[in-house]
Amino acid sequence: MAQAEESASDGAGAVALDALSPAQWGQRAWDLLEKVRARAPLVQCITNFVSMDLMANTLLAAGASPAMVHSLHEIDDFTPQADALCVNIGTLSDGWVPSMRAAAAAAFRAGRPWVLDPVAVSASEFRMEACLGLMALRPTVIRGNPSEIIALSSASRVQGSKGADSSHESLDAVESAKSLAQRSGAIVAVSGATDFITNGQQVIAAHNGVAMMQKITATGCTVTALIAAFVAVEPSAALEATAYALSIFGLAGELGFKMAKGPASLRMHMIDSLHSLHEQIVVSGANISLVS
Ligand SMILES: Nc1ncnc2c1ncn2[C@@H]1O[C@H](COP(=O)(O)OP(=O)(O)OP(=O)(O)O)[C@@H](O)[C@H]1O
Ligand SMILES: Cc1ncsc1CCO
Ligand SMILES: [Mg+2]
Repeated sequence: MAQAEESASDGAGAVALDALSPAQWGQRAWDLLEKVRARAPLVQCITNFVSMDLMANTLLAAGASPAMVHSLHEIDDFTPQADALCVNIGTLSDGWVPSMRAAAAAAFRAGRPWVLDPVAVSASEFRMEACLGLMALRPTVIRGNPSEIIALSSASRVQGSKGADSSHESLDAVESAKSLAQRSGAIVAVSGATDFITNGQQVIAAHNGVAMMQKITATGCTVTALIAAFVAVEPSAALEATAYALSIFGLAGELGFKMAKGPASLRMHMIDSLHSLHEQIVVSGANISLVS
């Protein structure tokens, strides 16, 4: 076991992140992927119809165990058995909101991490209200694109607001992410060319990925579920675990891109690359740094 991993298991805050070399970041990312493969965490996903296939196959390729379970009738029995929960509002409809709320509350009661993906949160009052209600149930991590994080951050500052504009600077999103993290108590991750992950004080950057990943629908939804799997096996270090999930997913995208002819084959090669990641390629390929 790497020295860095020993420190990580002491819990969040036990490690001086500013002292880590690029290779140590990579080593810690690999150690956590190995843990996911060894423990195969069961991840319950209440997610949009578009994302289900890619999400389930990506979780499997990472070594986790996906379950797309969303009926309200199954929450009491199923959610306490899951190692983590992923809630995604992408194709939200009336009937699903009670399931999402019940599952989030059950996960929280059971002491399991749960992760929120606020897809297109500013598109309607319905989505925004659902998201703000879910945020009150204490998500462990919130992951969105810059527009979503800025909208959620500004709406949670003044409840009832419709959110923000559609085009944003990444620095604006980082400040919104920090303020959202401080107010919600969640780790907040903003995805993009560089992914930023914050607990409201520290900010980690994960630089892996290729732009073509945006041409595959639900890559963002999918990396949110991968975050749930990573946090499930390292719940006391959710900030780092979130960064490693984003970096590993981006690295799989980079490797897949070398074999791809376009978005459809990138989707396939990305899953294959994630499945066959090994220590040397993760240690040298994960590109993570501490911003502040
Ligand atoms: N310009 C880019 N360069 C490299 N990687 C990127 C870029 N944009 C996004 N990514 C990566 O693509 C994945 C999806 O991020 P994105 O911000 O597109 O999510 P999203 O908008 O929520 O997607 P969706 O709603 O379709 O699921 C992330 O892993 C992110 O790191
Ligand atoms: C295309 C689409 N529509 C609702 S959810 C979704 C997947 C990307 O978020
Ligand atoms: Mg999204």
